Amino acid sequence: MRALIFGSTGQVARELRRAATGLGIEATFLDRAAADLADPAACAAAVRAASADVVVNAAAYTAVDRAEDEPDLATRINGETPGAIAAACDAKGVPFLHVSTDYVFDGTSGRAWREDDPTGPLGAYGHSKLAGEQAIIAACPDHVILRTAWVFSAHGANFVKTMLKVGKDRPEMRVVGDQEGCPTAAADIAGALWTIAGDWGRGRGRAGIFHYAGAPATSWAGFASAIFERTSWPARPAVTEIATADWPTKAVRPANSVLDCSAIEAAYGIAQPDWRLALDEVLEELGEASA
Ligand SMILES: NC(=O)C1=CN([C@@H]2O[C@H](COP(=O)(O)OP(=O)(O)OC[C@H]3O[C@@H](n4cnc5c(N)ncnc54)[C@H](OP(=O)(O)O)[C@@H]3O)[C@@H](O)[C@H]2O)C=CC1
Ligand SMILES: Cc1cn([C@H]2C[C@H](O)[C@@H](COP(=O)(O)OP(=O)(O)O[C@H]3O[C@@H](C)C(=O)[C@@H](O)[C@H]3O)O2)c(=O)[nH]c1=O
Ligand SMILES: [Mg+2]
Repeated sequence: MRALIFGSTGQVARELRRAATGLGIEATFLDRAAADLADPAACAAAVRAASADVVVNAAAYTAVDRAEDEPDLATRINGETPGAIAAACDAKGVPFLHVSTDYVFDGTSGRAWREDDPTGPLGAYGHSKLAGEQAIIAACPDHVILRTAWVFSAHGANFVKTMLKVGKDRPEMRVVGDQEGCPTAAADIAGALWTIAGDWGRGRGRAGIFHYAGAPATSWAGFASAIFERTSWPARPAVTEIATADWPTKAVRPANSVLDCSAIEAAYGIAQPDWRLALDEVLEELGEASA
């Protein structure tokens, strides 16, 4: 199978690359220099120029707070360009796999979010990602939109790496305990994407939005505690749960962004991964794991 991937340096793109070789996938990764997502026409042209059996978009504007200051750029990258890529895929008859976010929801549900629940993003990043979903659905029927959440890996910027960096010499970490969600390893997302791509290659693709995120659900404070308790540090910081109001941020984040992941299991046989197992591996890779 030949795959064209938008993204090269990001968390998910790196894990897609790491897994591709073992699966016998011939994958071409486009970094920012090869395809700038701020340029929809250039990205569509990259699809037209390629010979691929599947196109995957693993790049995005992911700076949640900064997006509040540059919503137009975020919307071009996350909203407009995915639609242009999808239209180019449709013209070639190639399926398009895209990654979206739990931040398309407003966080007010009393249960885990299902794919067809009403969206209601609270910030510019979530708005831009929702625009991307809508543009893809309009342009290319052969699409899969994988909504995931709270992504971590040994590379790039993520909550795990922030906690390790900031928590190293502190006796106490204050972390919000009233935002609930699903940490997800980039490696698990890559595995799910390659499984989905393989099914499309065998004519067994199922189009639609699918939720895919780690279990069990937790809060950012719970996630932080799990990170620190796995380190080999002689002195680990105590995690103090605080309220969202006590950690002011530019963008508002959903209080409940827990994703119901049963549809992807029914359609593709992809089970929800346990993020704690992946966290062990990431800490091992970072040289921070306890023996
Ligand atoms: N990170 C998270 O917690 C979550 C992410 N997602 C979604 O998952 C997907 C993958 O995210 P993740 O792997 O974490 O991404 P990262 O934040 O790790 O990396 C973002 C990637 O996008 C690239 N990028 C940003 N702007 C452009 C541009 N204008 N042109 C080309 N490339 C660009 C970056 O390239 P460069 O290195 O050049 O800046 C980088 O490779 C995204 O769709 C994201 O919205 C969903 C839920 C949670
Ligand atoms: C560093 C830190 C953050 N926090 C809070 C702030 C915020 O509410 C929460 C998480 O902060 P972060 O900025 O790391 O996470 P954030 O950038 O909001 O992460 C999001 O990124 C985008 C791309 C997504 O799609 C989402 O799924 C989600 O992963 O933790 C603390 O309470 N204490 C701390 O020391
Ligand atoms: Mg962030």
